[in-house]
Amino acid sequence: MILSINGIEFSYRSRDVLRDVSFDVQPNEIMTILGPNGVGKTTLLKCINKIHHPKAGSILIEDEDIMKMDLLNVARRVGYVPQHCEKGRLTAYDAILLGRRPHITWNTSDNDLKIVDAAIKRLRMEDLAMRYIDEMSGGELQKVSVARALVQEPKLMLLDEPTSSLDLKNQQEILRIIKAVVRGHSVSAVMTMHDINTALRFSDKFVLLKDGQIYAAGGPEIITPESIREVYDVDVHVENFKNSPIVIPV
Ligand SMILES: Nc1ncnc2c1ncn2[C@@H]1O[C@H](COP(=O)(O)OP(=O)(O)OP(=O)(O)O)[C@@H](O)[C@H]1O
Repeated sequence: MILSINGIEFSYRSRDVLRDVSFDVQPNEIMTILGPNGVGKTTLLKCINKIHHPKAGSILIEDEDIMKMDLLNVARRVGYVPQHCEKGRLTAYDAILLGRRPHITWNTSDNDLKIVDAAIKRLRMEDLAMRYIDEMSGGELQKVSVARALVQEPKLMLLDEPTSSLDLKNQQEILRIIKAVVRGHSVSAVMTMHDINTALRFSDKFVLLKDGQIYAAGGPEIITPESIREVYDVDVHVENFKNSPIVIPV
């Protein structure tokens, strides 16, 4: 098991956000957390990345309790693509190279540079590599952030709305690359997303959050008109398109 979450509870001061959240993620699996604004999706990713500390429950990565891991050990296993990427006076190349930091013992090696070059080529961002990230558009920055997580070579990638600033072509490209990495390298991914149809296309499993609790978890069969109405308070049809369900608002 790559990730096992058991009964986690999290509050911001006295405000309860997550209650009794449990689920597992297997190797080579993409799981998408769905739910309305403010339900706790980002908070959940931050708990898995040890940015936040749940007040109850446990989070195991490769069967090890993250509470007992130091941050370097977490960073070697977990790559995080935040919803809002931080900016600074760094070139995209240097920002991506930071993803190698958890693995660098002394100096940056030729191998580190090779891994960064390969990611830049794979994401077709050669033209962005020497530009400063504080002069980039939201979508360009999002690609840098995904590249940084890829070069980290983690076991688990956490991606908070990784395509929210990307145009249609870049959305498809990034998600295809994430899927190829997950399938080819015994990596797993946990994403959050608002576009349910894109999530259906690129994910194996889903967690539907409602009021900070799991409303349903499982394969695409949990995405039904009833579950969407309950969780999002909107009416939809669910139809089949090329053997995959698609959600159509009514
Ligand atoms: N640092 C914080 N301090 C206090 N409350 C917070 C903090 N961060 C988030 N919250 C609150 O916790 C709840 C969950 O926030 P979170 O960002 O996890 O939601 P989300 O599901 O990711 O939302 P969205 O889809 O809008 O990104 C929200 O009500 C939010 O206002």
